Amino acid sequence: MSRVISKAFKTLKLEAPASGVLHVSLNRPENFNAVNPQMWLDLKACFEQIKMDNDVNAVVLSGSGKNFCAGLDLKEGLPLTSGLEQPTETPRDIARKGYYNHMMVLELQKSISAIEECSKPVLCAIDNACIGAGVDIATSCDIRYCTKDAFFSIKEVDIGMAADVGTLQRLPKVVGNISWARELAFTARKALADEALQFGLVSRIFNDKKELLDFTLKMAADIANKSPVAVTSTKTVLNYSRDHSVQDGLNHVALWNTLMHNTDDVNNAITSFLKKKSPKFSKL
Ligand SMILES: CC/C=C\C=C\CC(=O)SCCNC(=O)CCNC(=O)[C@H](O)C(C)(C)COP(=O)(O)OP(=O)(O)OC[C@H]1O[C@@H](n2cnc3c(N)ncnc32)[C@H](O)[C@@H]1OP(=O)(O)O
Repeated sequence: MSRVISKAFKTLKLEAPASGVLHVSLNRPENFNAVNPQMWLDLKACFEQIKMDNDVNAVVLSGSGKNFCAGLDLKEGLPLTSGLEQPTETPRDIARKGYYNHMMVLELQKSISAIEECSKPVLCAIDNACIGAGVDIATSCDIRYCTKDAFFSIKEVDIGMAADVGTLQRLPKVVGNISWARELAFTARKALADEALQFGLVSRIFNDKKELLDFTLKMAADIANKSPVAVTSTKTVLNYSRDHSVQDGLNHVALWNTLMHNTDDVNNAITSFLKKKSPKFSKL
């Protein structure tokens, strides 16, 4: 399938539907793609590998089956496996227990942040339920589309906790409407597709999952045909600028492009334009 992503993931399905495009599906449809301990690990490993994989220029992220994601797997719970478990010697005081809980949350945050930091655009295709950790995942993506039956719920307050792996940090910046973001976070109420579009959580709505995936894959293929230097630079610059002042962002892009202007892709694109041909770019 690709140079870097060679191993199969237990909870993710990977397909390469077009050149430069990787389609990643959350793949626990029988559990509504609830995020279990294995999926936390798989998401981090998968998106860290995509970052280093020059066969992949754009990613589509969707859910297998009839839902995008029902949030944290409430049956399997939090990842107490694979190195994230606490030492078992007794007695453990509150500080010692707290230390490992803190480390675990930081590790889970990395699973979601790996999507944002993957440097290739990630287009999220959401159908039906997008709950809790599903919203964490969706808001870490670059672009969000959904079906008309989609709904979004920041469900964490209903299970007695503040969302802690990205939604509260990213959603207000994604939608720009702080009041709406806070309303959803405090109430856990469902926002339906039309409302998500109205407030900018998604940028398009489709009638059904086939239309949703067809369009999202087409957009990903269009992006994958562009200069990978230009596209990955654009994501890097957008992410940096979101979290810094305009002047800091301008300084960052000036420095970044001091290096990235030295790509063959600029000459290639201009020469192709003058010859009235479509440019073909080499891998990153
Ligand atoms: C450090 C912490 C890091 C991250 C924390 C994240 C927190 C969260 O994600 S909070 C959100 C947790 N998720 C939920 O609260 C969603 C709960 N589920 C539902 O609300 C509904 O099931 C539904 C997804 C809206 C679907 O409703 P419906 O179509 O009516 O189906 P059900 O009969 O309710 O469910 C069918 C079947 O699926 C099981 N299931 C649903 N969601 C989960 C889940 N999140 N985890 C585990 N299992 C889930 C449900 O129990 C049913 O199973 P049965 O065995 O058939 O009873």
